[in-house]
Amino acid sequence: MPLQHHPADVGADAQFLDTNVPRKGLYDYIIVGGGTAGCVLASRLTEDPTISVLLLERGGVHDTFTMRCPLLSASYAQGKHPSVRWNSTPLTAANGRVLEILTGTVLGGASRFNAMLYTRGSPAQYDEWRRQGRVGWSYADLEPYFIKSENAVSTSGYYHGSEGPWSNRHFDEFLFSSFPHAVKAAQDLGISYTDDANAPEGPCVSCAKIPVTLTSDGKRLSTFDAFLPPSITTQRQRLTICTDTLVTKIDFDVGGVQPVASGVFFKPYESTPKQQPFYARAKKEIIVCCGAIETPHLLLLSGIGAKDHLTKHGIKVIKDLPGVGRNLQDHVGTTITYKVPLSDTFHALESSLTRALTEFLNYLIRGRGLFTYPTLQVSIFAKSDKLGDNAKPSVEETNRETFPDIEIMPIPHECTYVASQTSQGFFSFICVPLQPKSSGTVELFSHNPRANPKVDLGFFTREGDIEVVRKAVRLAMALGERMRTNGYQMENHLIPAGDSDEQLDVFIRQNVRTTYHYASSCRMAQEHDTVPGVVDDELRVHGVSRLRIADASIFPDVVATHLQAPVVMVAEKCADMLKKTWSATN
Ligand SMILES: Cc1cc2nc3c(=O)[nH]c(=O)nc-3n(C[C@H](O)[C@H](O)[C@H](O)COP(=O)(O)OP(=O)(O)OC[C@H]3O[C@@H](n4cnc5c(N)ncnc54)[C@H](O)[C@@H]3O)c2cc1C
Repeated sequence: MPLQHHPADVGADAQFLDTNVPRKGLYDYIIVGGGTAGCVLASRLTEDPTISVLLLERGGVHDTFTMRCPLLSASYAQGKHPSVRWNSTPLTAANGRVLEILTGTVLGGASRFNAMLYTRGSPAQYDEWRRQGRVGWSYADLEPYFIKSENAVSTSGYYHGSEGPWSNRHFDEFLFSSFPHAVKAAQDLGISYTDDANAPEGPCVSCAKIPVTLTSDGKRLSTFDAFLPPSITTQRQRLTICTDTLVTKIDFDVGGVQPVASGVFFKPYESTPKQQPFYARAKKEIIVCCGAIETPHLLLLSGIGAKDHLTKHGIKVIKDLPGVGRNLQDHVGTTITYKVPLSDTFHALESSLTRALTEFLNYLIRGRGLFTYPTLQVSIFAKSDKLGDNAKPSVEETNRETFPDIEIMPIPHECTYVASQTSQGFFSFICVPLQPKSSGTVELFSHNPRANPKVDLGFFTREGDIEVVRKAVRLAMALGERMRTNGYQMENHLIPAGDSDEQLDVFIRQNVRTTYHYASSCRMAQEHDTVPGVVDDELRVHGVSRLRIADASIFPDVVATHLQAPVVMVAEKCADMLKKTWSATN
């Protein structure tokens, strides 16, 4: 199957729906959004050769050397990149600053350019979801789905998979000397080192080696590469993938007990507003996988959301569902930065042509070195309630018992929005509160599907978050101090002016950034929960039939780790739920 059908090949002309639909544009399932989750779902559903799936993705395929090379594909801040970027609304709690919103426009979504870190999160967090009433979402329920997708190359244990299509591995060695120094500093502060960040029995407070989704020859392994390789896309006759195609609206049959999602309208991504849409119909279900920003956007455009908001934008209300676009969460990051030897940072590539060429050759010949993007080889997880004034964490509990609310990422690069000076090397700690109480919103800017939604990240709008960040920054400063004492050459560059709460708060508000972990904007919870839900435990949208969501938007709360492995788990589980539902019906 080619990956770049034109919308006209896969759907009916929406102008002539009545005559065209029975002959053209009819599928068992329609998946909207071929990103991280969408590729997994399309792959799993078409394992059954009798099942037809249409996967619609607004971005292109971009199967190029640049997009396979981890460093080059991750350079989303530069040049032409398959992503859209726009500004959030001003953040009141961050001195009115606006932050960049960035989402992928490419088959494979954010997994085509993210940092490739593979972390599942702690069993305790999923068990907490179960305690909150989410049936089927305890860690015991979910572990099989993590295992199913995984091929863990560097780690083993009953909880790891070895036969899944999605490999993860450790880098062979530490590629910057700041990493072993960070490990030593953490150990000096009483934080134990673990080489398996995903071990359920591992320490919750830890300095953990982080695996990445990378092939043995140094290529990025996105969900597009892993789940939709040519062996699948060329063999599965009933899998239709249509790229460069924007879904503008979900269609509903109304008049029954509740609205039934029946089809979708779509256009070429680069078309004019006057272009007539095409239409495809789903015999079984439509699954939205557009990510935590665009999934609520598409639902709102389709008439599912808070009634007042829809009416204000002249959109016919299909289902009054106030949870849509509420509770957007992210891991806000505060960065402290040090000047370090240039050669021990990614900046060496920018400042020295010789080093850049050497590294590039190393990558071409051996698939090793800085072009494999070893940006975060270890990370430090902590619990704020266990951090005393001297920043000493207590370390007894395992991931099964509890989950961290702080991550400190050591990064051999400058990570603020301040332009980097290429003649200087920088090292950063990004300090992240992993269990934020604050949340923001995704709303319509206009009823035009091409207008980016209005995104309020809502950082620090609830009490408690900034206190956690303060503790994280203090811990990071203690780690930096210890690295220096242990002999790593570091000079303060951008760190708080002092240690008082006031000085830290000024610094934090001035320096917060997003870590692009958008989540929970269509959370899985009861419709009228205190924080209203959008999908039930089977990922079905409340109050409408035959419509599910499978992506980062459904997490009841943002998972206290990096999100791609949990997103893939959600897609795996969704595929199973669909298979069960429809095998029972048939
Ligand atoms: C820069 C960056 C670095 C990150 N680093 C890491 C990391 O190292 N490790 C980690 O675990 N997580 C990381 N994350 C987070 C993680 O990658 C994402 O949370 C996850 O991939 C999101 O998956 P998703 O399926 O929900 O959405 P996406 O992967 O964003 O997929 C959504 C897809 O839907 C498509 N789409 C949207 N609207 C429409 C429409 N109307 N019609 C058709 N198609 C549409 C988009 O083009 C996109 O391809 C990072 C994220 C970013 C942005």
